[in-house]
Amino acid sequence: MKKLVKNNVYWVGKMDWELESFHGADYSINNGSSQNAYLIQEEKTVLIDTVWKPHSTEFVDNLESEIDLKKIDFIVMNHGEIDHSGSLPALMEKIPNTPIYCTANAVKSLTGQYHHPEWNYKVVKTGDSIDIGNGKKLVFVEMRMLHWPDSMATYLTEDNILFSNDAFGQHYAVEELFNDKADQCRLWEEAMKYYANILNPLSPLVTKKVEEVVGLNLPIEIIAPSHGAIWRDNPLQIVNKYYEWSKEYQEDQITIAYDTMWDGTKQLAHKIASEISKISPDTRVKIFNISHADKNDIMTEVFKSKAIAVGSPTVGQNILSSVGGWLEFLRELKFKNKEAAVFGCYGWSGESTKVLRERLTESGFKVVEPEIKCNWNPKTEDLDKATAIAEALCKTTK
Ligand SMILES: Cc1cc2nc3c(=O)[nH]c(=O)nc-3n(C[C@H](O)[C@H](O)[C@H](O)COP(=O)(O)O)c2cc1C
Repeated sequence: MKKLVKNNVYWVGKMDWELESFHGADYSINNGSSQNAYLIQEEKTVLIDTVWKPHSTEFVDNLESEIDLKKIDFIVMNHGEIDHSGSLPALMEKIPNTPIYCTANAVKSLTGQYHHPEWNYKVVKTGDSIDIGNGKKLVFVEMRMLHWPDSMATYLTEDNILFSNDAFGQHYAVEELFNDKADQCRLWEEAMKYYANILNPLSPLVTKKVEEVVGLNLPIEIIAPSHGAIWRDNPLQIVNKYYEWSKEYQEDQITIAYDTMWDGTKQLAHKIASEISKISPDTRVKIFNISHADKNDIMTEVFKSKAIAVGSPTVGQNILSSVGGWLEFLRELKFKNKEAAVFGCYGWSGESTKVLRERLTESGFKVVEPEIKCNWNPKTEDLDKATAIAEALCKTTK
């Protein structure tokens, strides 16, 4: 069933309440999600994006119940990723010659995935536009590497809607569609989680792109992303947030992430937390066991933090593999301007703190000198070393 966005613009996507994870198991979904596709019915009929492949039959059937598919004059593919393009093969079987407007890189990504070089691609660049009648135009803005080389946004004049694709989205199901209808706490939590876990490595490009788009002085009344709520109430609030988040964002927070086999390293984690609270009562402290907490939630907390402390016992002259995997993800996210401390228990060789230090340094963290390298289970003198770590991390100014 199509839902009205504004005037002759409709949402024709998939509200995906059952989705549990995304990008394989790389991104946890706790509050549903949506793949937003849009139908514009002016003198020309335009479809912007489609939905994920498993929903392609439902998508095409729904669309067919609303319009004669042959009436679709153009398809705009803002991004080739399968959650937006996955229903294209099913649709193109029914309307094989329909022009597909997309970037040159999207021709590559779509052809690479679906092996249909014969599709009627129309390559566009920033500033190109198409007339859709009734005095309205679609204007294209390339969003290269936000977050794929093929990404672009499409702006609808007169209605002043920016179809921003993945930018400004959230994995969050909002049946009522709009940001003013959404549970505000969840909306902002999900928007930040999306930024921290997907867009953070691209922050320098986000800063530039936001400056470029704001510099165009386009009147923007609605931002319609490809996942989650559509921003119609003060749409620039999410643009301003992206700008703030893209500039080495941090709050007065310290996050402690660790894993343990026999709870020694856990005791160290909790002692560091209580020392931070003593030294700097206003600093927010959060503790996560890497094996038990949701990795994307921990990364959102790291994103908010000015400093982190990471702990692992020594195992096989290394760190626990759970911590190793988590550190790989941490490196991928390219956090900047954050400090870190390391800690962990050991029995005989004690490599874990050295390995943690190296891995965090490689990931761009400034690792402070004080650490806790604790032989077997912590004694009072080991726990006392938490004070020096807390002092070093609390010195970090926000
Ligand atoms: C499977 C296994 C492998 C271990 N390998 C090492 C090692 O290579 N070097 C070392 O110093 N300690 C090693 N240890 C000892 C642990 O580091 C030690 O028991 C430590 O106190 C555990 O800390 P935890 O209580 O935080 O789990 C190993 C322990 C286990 C169970």
